[in-house]
Amino acid sequence: MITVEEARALLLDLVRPLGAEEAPLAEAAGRVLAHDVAATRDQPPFAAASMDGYAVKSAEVERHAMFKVIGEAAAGHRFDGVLGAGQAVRIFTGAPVPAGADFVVIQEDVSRTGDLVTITDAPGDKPNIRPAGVDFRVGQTLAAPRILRPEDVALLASMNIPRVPVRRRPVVALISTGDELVMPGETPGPDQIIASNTFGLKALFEANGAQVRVLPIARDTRASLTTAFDLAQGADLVITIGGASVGDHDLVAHVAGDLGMERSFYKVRMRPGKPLMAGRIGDMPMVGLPGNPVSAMVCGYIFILPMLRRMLELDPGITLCEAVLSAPLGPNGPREHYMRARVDDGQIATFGDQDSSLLSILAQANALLMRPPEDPARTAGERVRYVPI
Ligand SMILES: Nc1nc2c(c(=O)[nH]1)N[C@H]1C(S)=C(S)[C@@H](COP(=O)(O)OP(=O)(O)OC[C@H]3O[C@@H](n4cnc5c(N)ncnc54)[C@H](O)[C@@H]3O)O[C@H]1N2
Ligand code: MOO
Repeated sequence: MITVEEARALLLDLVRPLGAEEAPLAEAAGRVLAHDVAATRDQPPFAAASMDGYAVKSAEVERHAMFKVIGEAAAGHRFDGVLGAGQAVRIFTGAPVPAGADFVVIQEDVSRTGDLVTITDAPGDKPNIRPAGVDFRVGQTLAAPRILRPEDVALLASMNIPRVPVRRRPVVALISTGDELVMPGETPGPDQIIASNTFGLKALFEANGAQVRVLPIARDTRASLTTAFDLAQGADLVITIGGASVGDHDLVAHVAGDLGMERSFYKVRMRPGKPLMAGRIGDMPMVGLPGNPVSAMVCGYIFILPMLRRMLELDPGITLCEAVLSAPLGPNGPREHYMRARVDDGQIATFGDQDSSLLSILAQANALLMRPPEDPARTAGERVRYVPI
């Protein structure tokens, strides 16, 4: 059986970068910026008032100084004249500062009678003006690659980039297999359960940049699985869930074989997730995930997310963090073990029951504590490594 590291390398070999396309700005959040984007304008494009008040000459600013108000500048409506000595322009936040002015006295520091304003309070040294281009200048870039956050989208909007170059999202076709499964909302028969993996994996992959096509559940017959594979045509990656083990009804390997799958590997020295299989059917990379719900999700984090990142041209590496064990751990066996755990304030504790069917435990976990094969017993206080989830 191969190691987790070897399996990940083989899986990464199955996929390649998908290239770029344009997305409307309003749909760019969460996408991967494909190349650097340059601002098409200065922001602000003019020196702008940062407070409501009166625009004046700084050389004339002192307590008790008096000015004649000769006009108004509001956001979107500049004052067209030029400010002379002893003059002020009523100004509002965001308005262009009139020519001749270089200071805004805030309105709290003046009293006004008719056309005359008098500075009544010490106005301080701050001119209350944002210089032109203080935020960014024409040509300033937002650097790729990056996953666009809401903050980046706001910046792109301000740079006047209505269409954003982004990496194409990997299309993942998900096939759940098994006679025992029905979709959430349906009425299960007495021997049936609800397909949960499909939805957990869909959420995980979509949160990491993929577009997921959930295909109809394949029943435990060759014909049904073959139909499901047919429906997956055109996807960048097809993933089956379940039917990967050695039981009489575990048909994925047989059907994939009939369809000409070129196998990359089967079985990984890990826990959970041992009966993982991968290969290529024609041009389409295929991964067969084990059916146990926790196994499928753990394989999603450890193997599928790196594949998605490779397709999105992001670093496919797994980030391992460190925390201090809050309770001792017994020795590990021969398989790399990803234990459901909770990290709080730098302390990590594993859950008592690590059975790979327990979604209620997985939902409480925020970490997968990684135990190397044959890791010796560990005492409380030792540092261990984990994958945040
Ligand atoms: N004799 C052996 N038996 C098993 C071995 C083994 O090495 N020798 N491996 C065990 C391990 S480890 C795993 S993991 C499972 C994986 O089996 P399959 O991939 O064939 O999965 P299934 O048998 O189809 O299902 C396992 C379990 O998970 C439930 N399941 C499946 N799909 C879904 C889904 N979409 N949503 C929710 N639950 C699902 C299914 O009902 C079963 O309870 O094999 C062990 N056996
Ligand atoms: O891989 Mo099985 O996933 O150990 O439960």
